[in-house]
Amino acid sequence: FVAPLTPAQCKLKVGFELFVAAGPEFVRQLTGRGFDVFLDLKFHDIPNTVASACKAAAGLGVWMINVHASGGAKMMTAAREALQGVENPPKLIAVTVLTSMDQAQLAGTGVSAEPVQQVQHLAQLTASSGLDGVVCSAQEAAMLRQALGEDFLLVTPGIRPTGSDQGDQSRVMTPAQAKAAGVSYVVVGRPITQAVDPQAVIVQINADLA
Ligand SMILES: O=c1ccn([C@@H]2O[C@H](COP(=O)(O)O)[C@@H](O)[C@H]2O)c(=O)[nH]1
Repeated sequence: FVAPLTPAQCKLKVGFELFVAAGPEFVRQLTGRGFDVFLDLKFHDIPNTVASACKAAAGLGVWMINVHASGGAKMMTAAREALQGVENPPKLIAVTVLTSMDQAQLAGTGVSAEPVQQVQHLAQLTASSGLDGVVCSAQEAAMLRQALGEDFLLVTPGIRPTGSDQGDQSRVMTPAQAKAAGVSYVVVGRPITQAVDPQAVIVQINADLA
């Protein structure tokens, strides 16, 4: 899948399905080919464990790593501090509310706030913990851009080019809508990986974004 791609076309995200199957050596191969790799392992544990995991992830030479903001300020601060002194540290961001979740699913976890309110709350907590940005849906991007400024990274899954299957995602936008809303990066999985011609989809998305 990766062979025909170039680092100029896209960054690559390695989630835990691939990481569990292929391991850190595969990540090293991708960085060795010059790709910026987002290691999307969404750490969520006690502060000491998450800090150690972040430091180990940084050792793979990846571009970006993430934790869950719902792990709390102490956990996020420990993660940030673990990267101090690391040469070329990865960007450290936090997942707010998974883009697959709607109001009903969020309520099912015991959170009575609307997704947009909970995203805002967790993004503020992430910013005050000194992280570089958040994972959110593009639907929340304009609100967060205004509240947290131009430098705060907004990384947005739940991106669906017009006509593509929504699948299990709830809070979705097209690439062009996401860009207009002020996102930093779009994350696109199945619309590319399950396409008959993945390269063509990447080219089209890049054209839409340009
Ligand atoms: O809130 C989140 C956080 C992470 N993801 C991840 O992004 C991709 C999206 O894949 P699609 O196939 O485009 O739906 C996937 O790896 C998720 O684990 C997310 O979707 N939402």
